Amino acid sequence: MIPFVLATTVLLLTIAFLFKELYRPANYPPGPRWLPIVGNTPLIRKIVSQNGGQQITVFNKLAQSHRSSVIGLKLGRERVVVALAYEDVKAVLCNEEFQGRPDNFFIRLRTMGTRLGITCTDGAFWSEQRSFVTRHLRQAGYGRRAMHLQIQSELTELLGILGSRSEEPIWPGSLVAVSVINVLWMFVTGARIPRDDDRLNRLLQLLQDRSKAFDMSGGTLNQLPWLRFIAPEWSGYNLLVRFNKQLHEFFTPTIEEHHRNFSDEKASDDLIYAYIKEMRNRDSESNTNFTDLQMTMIILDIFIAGGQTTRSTLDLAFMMMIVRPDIQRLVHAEIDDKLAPTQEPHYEDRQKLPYVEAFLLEVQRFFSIAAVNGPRRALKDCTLGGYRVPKDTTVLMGLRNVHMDPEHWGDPEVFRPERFLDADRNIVNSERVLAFGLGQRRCLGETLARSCLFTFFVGVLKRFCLCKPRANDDDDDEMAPSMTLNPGITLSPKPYHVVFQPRGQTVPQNDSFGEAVSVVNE
Ligand code: HEM
Repeated sequence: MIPFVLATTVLLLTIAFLFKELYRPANYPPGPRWLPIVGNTPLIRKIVSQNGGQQITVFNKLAQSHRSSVIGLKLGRERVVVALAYEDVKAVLCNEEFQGRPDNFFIRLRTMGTRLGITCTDGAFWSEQRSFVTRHLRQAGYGRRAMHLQIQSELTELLGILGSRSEEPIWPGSLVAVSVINVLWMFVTGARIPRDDDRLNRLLQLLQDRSKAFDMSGGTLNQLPWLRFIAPEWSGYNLLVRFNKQLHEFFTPTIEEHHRNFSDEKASDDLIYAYIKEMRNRDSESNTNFTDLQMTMIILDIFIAGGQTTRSTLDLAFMMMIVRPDIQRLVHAEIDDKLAPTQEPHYEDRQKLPYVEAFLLEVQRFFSIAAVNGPRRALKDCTLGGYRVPKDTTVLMGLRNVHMDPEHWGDPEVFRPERFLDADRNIVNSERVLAFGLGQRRCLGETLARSCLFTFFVGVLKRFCLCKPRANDDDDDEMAPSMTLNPGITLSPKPYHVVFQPRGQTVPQNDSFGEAVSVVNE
């Protein structure tokens, strides 16, 4: 009798478990059937490995096979909905019910076991902390002269290095990465790190490895967190633990030093001093959100969200100069025409340089380094594109689909800055470039990032011609520019070589890619 009851109980529990695992909510968006426990993860991994590793390509394949621009998945045990059409992407970016962030294994591990910072939080906590950082950005002069001077001093250093290595093949990404990190470091700590400081190179390597090892839904580790016990290295778990530990070690001495040296007059010098002042003002509040740990997580957010993204966009802009020398000539012509020979570029000059502005927009549209945006969390039961999205579902957005929509752009696969210029050379048609997102969670570093992109790009182009290395300079074909980007949380260009030749010297006419190259972004 007892074995029979036991067997029946086990059977019923198994059926209940399977029912719960396989349950698909009514009117959930179309998508593949999922398996218990692992959901669609094995299927997605299989399609990713067959298609060059990009998550967005997989979503597009599923959208095609299920004939829907909103798809419903289960990754591990997490329900994930992906929006791919402009109207739905816009709804997720802007509507109140999609302003949450998931609370999952990856997000917790990213913020060292907490749920702190800005990028990974939501609700009143997120709103308070985001407002603080935005206010400090404004007070510290971001968007104005103070920010410009910082970027300018990084540009001067960069130009010096390029000038001293003018005949050498160089990968621009490796140099601008340091310039960008130093702009961020200056904003956060009020100081810069010398290029030869080992810590800086370690930080850059960590940021790059981390971005490559995961995707916007947290990768396999998030979907199957138990993998950390079986394959801690392969699953990326050890990488994240190392990343957290090293960043903590990196920031802690600087935060401690700021505590020791704090005075009220220093409060607007940098983000750490401003934060410490706020912590002291709220000392008497028993449950203040302004703590050292929260400050560390905000700093982490700024480096994770701002470092790779700004560097990769700039790297791609430089790469397009050798892929499309015809465009480089137009950029040079506009700079020479509108900026005085001795004038250093300033972000405010962008109105004078509409072709450069249009080119930078086209780089962002065409390459869509944040090809998949998010993740967001539905704060309540809601609908998207007519389908039901249950509360707490994770929602991802295909920004690349918006940027490559043939109905809107006509010829999206062609790299053509002129699409953003009208007959009077005014910037037009830029509302559908969502590189920085939209709505309340729009990128908070947008002005800083745009200013870096514009100042570094124009500053370098004003002084140099970018040329492909001659064949005997660079026998290595692997260092030719590639239109296929490396996969990751954000996409990044593969390393390539350029020679920075001071302007005024003969410019090689290396139009080997042809004028009308229509570049395919896989
Ligand atoms: C070209 C460079 C950049 C690109 C393409 C970019 C893109 C984005 C996008 C698309 C989002 C929106 C995420 C969402 O909708 O859920 C975002 C958010 C964010 N960005 Fe950027 N970003 C860039 C540079 C920066 C910089 C320089 C910083 C730091 C100062 C920064 C800090 C942040 C933060 C903290 C968030 C999270 C905002 C929130 O959750 O409320 N970003 N970024």
